[in-house]
Amino acid sequence: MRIAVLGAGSWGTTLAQLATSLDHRVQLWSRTGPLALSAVLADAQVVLSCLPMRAVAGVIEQVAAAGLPPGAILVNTTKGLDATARPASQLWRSAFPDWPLVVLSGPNLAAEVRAGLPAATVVASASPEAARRIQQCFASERFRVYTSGDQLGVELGGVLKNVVAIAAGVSDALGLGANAKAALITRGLAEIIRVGTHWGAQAETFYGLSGLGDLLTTCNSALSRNYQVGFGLGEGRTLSDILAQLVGTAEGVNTASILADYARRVDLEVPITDQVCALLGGERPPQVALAALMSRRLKDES
Ligand SMILES: NC(=O)c1ccc[n+]([C@@H]2O[C@H](COP(=O)([O-])OP(=O)(O)OC[C@H]3O[C@@H](n4cnc5c(N)ncnc54)[C@H](O)[C@@H]3O)[C@@H](O)[C@H]2O)c1
Ligand SMILES: O=P(O)(O)OC[C@H](O)CO
Repeated sequence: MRIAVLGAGSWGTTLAQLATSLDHRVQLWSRTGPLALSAVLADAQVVLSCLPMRAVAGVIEQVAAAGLPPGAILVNTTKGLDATARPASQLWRSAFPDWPLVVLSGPNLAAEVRAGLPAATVVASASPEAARRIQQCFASERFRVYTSGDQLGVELGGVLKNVVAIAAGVSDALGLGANAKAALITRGLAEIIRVGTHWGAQAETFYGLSGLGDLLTTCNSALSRNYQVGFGLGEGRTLSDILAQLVGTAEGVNTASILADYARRVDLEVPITDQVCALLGGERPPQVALAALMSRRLKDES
């Protein structure tokens, strides 16, 4: 396949390397690289977006101006929300309604995939044919690729887990223990399902690789940038200090405030997100956020 990869950060370079090792012809575009976007897109059969959320709208405009080859499969890997709480694939869908669109998401820390450690992911699309083609394109002995028809659910699993991963980093920095971490991840999953199903995703998708799988990876690995942000907050550092030293993008920082604002407007309960927001905003220390979660009204688990 001829693959154009947009975004030469951690994930873009990793997927480009994986695709090259599978004998695809790969061209990697970045805003500072030597290749023109129009040349990279010219005969691409697959356009893989590995951009941070803040770059997506601007690059879509550039792709529209450069021209997207008819029939090229768009593959989104961005795990974020824009200011209006839309996930990245919805921006691609609005700009290119006639092109097949696939979301690729799962427990995929770039550094582990790059090192050739075994991993699995999900490719989801309204077009089963497009999902199958991308499955064939990226599957290897070390990278197992499943398909799904729930594109929204697969994307939201990857987007929403970032906020819980920040909370998990805080929990570990405070030394709260394995019981607390299990409670956080499990109630985090309940919060993700509440939000995801509100937006129309299927609940069962969140128990799969792109939901629970990615939640477990991101909440348990110091390789995760979102976890690193939370760990720093738990150590009492300021967000600006943490972000100044962070290598790469922690999408959960923006996702938390966008989600909390949205949830307030539609009266959706997101207690973990609310506390993560307060911590990110420096409004309260971690122990106060913890006390706020523990002293919520007693309720049924469902
Ligand atoms: N790194 C991972 O392990 C991983 C795994 C799966 C998904 N993701 C998701 O992929 C996305 C990208 O993550 P990453 O880790 O590669 O980020 P990164 O910070 O390592 O790289 C982002 C890249 O985008 C470029 N960029 C930034 N602003 C831009 C703009 N306005 N126009 C064009 N390019 C711009 C940067 O120069 C950089 O090359 C995120 O949404 C992330 O959640 C990351
Ligand atoms: O480093 P993070 O926190 O962006 O996590 C990377 C991936 O999303 C893990 O699947």
